[in-house]
Amino acid sequence: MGPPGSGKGTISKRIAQNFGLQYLSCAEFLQDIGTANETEASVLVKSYIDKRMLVPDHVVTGLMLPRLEQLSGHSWLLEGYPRTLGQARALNELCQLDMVISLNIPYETLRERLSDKWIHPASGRVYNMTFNPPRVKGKDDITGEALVQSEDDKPEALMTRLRHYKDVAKPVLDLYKSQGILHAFSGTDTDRIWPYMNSILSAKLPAQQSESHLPPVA
Ligand SMILES: Nc1nc2c(ncn2[C@H]2C[C@H](O)[C@@H](COP(=O)(O)OP(=O)(O)OP(=O)(O)O)O2)c(=O)[nH]1
Ligand SMILES: Nc1ncnc2c1ncn2[C@@H]1O[C@H](COP(=O)(O)OP(=O)(O)O)[C@@H](O)[C@H]1O
Repeated sequence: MGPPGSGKGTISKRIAQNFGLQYLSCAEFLQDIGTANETEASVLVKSYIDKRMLVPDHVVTGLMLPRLEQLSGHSWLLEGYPRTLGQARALNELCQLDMVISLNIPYETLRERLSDKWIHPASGRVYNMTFNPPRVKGKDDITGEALVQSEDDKPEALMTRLRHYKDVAKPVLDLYKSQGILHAFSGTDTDRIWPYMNSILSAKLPAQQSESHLPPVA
């Protein structure tokens, strides 16, 4: 968990790779559903994504939980789910999480990072001009197509998104704190947070390291 631009995507891919976890980003999963063949679910999901609003709990949960059941037998890492208390309660019905990671990144850092963030709209690939720049300035590494900046990452929009994140995330974080599984990491750099996270995860997940060569689940 973490506010927009806190580095959830960046760090969770790193965790999944290092510990051999199946990685599932809720936003990417919903994006794929929204752009798949037209079904009632895909139209609904796309309408919320296009409005930049959270997809209603019962819809996301109805899509995510069956996907997670397909991953049973594997250890997994979820990014961006659950985001609401309703989603967290639904997930609790399915399984007991081992660990919840929360990123606390100062506002100024988020603002700077997001003003430097460029995306390739067709694939969702994300670049940061200082942290992970594209090979050719302004162009996607894979397709060579133009990168764009999102309106959503401008300072006024960011403030609103942050306020919204805090309101919605607080009860979820409180729930996981009360379960004793919340680990919060504070800092301004993913690369500096990473060694702390790595050592806590290494103490908790030694067995999973041997799974690192598992093929991804389709
Ligand atoms: N300068 C700098 N940029 C970073 C660092 N860690 C990640 N970034 C960049 C990569 C991206 O362009 C941007 C946001 O990172 P992520 O997309 O991983 O964040 P997150 O998934 O939380 O964002 P989202 O909720 O999708 O807006 O910041 C860091 O330590 N320093
Ligand atoms: N857990 C979730 N519950 C509901 N909707 C979600 C969830 N995760 C992602 N989404 C949908 O996907 C979109 C993109 O998510 P994300 O990349 O995390 O960006 P944002 O920071 O704008 O929410 C969201 O605007 C929302 O429509």
